[in-house]
Amino acid sequence: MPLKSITIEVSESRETGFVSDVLFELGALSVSISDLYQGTGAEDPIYSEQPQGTVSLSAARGQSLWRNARITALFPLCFDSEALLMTIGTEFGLEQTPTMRLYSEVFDDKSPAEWVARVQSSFQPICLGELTITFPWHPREAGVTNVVLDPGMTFGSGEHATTQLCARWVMENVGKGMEVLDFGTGSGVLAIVAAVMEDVRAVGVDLDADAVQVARANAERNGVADRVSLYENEDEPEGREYDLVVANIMAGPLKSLADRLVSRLKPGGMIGLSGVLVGQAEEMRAWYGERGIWIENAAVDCEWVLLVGRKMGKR
Ligand SMILES: C[S@@+](CC[C@H](N)C(=O)[O-])C[C@H]1O[C@@H](n2cnc3c(N)ncnc32)[C@H](O)[C@@H]1O
Repeated sequence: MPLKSITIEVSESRETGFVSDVLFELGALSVSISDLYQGTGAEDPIYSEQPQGTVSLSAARGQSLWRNARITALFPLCFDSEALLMTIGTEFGLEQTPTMRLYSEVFDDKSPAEWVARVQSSFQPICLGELTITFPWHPREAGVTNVVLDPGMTFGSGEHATTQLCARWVMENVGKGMEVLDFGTGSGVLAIVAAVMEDVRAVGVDLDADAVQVARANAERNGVADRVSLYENEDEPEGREYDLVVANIMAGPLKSLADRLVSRLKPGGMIGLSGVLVGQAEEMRAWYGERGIWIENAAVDCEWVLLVGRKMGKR
C-alpha cells in the first residue's frame, strides 16, 4: 500500500504521548518515536507503536519518557496531508507550541514492510564497554559480548539513557552466583545483560503481557532462557529475595512499588532505580530512605538519574 508520513518534532517531553495518541485517532497505521535528546539530529527510533483500539487524547499527556522527540506517523496515501496537518495543529494549539515542527513526506510505492526495514536500519549497535547491544538484523560485534535484542513494540532497545545507565550498573555490580530482579523488564534487556555477564539467575517482571513474551523470545535468542525467568506482575514468585534489584520504570510507579521492591532485596543487597529525572531524585531518595534503603550513589545522563541504594542490615 503506498504510504505517506507525517513527522512532528517536539522538544517538551509532556507532548510526545499526546501527539502519538492524536495520530492514532486520526487513522495512523503506525507511529514511531525517536529520541533527539542527544542533539545529534540522527534518526534513533526507540520504539514503534501500532494502534490498539480506542485511545484517549488526554490519557497519555505527561507520560512520555522523551524530551526532544521526532514522531513519525504513517498514513495511507489517500489521506489528505493538508487536512491532517491542520487537524494536528488545531489539536495541539500549534500557535502556542513553538517547540513543535510539522512536515509531511510521501513514500510512493513504499510498503509497510519497507517502512519497517527503514526503521530497523536506523537502529545502531549500542556499545557499553565490554558488551554491545545489537539487533537481529545486525552482524555480531567481534571481541565483545553481544546481547541481541528485538524489542518489538516494547521499551528497551537499549537506546534510552536510563537503560544504558542501568545496564552499565548491572554489568559493574553483578557477580557469580547472584540473583537479580529486573522489575519493569520491557524487552528483558537488563535481565539478559545480567544473565550473560556472569553465572547469574535473573527474574524479569512486567505488567505488560506482550513485554513478557518479547522478553522471553529475547532470552532464548541470547541462549539464557534457562537462567532468565519472566513473569507478569501477578505471577511473580513471592517470598524470594535478590542480591540486586533494578527498576527502570519512572518516578510514579517507583514510589507506589517501593514496598514491594524493597521486600525483594536481601539485607545488604543493592537496588538501582531509574526513569527518575534529576529534579525527582531528592524526593525518591527520601521515599526509599523511609523504607530502609540507603541511597549511596547516583549516576546522571542528561536529565536522567540512576539512584543506587543498599538495603540496610547485614547479609
Ligand atoms: C521504561 S521501560 C524499561 C524497560 C527496560 N527495563 C529498560 O531499562 O529499557 C518500563 C517498563 O516497565 C513496565 N512497567 C511500568 N509500570 C509497571 C508496573 N507498575 N509494574 C511492572 N511493570 C511496569 C512497562 O510496561 C515497561 O515495559
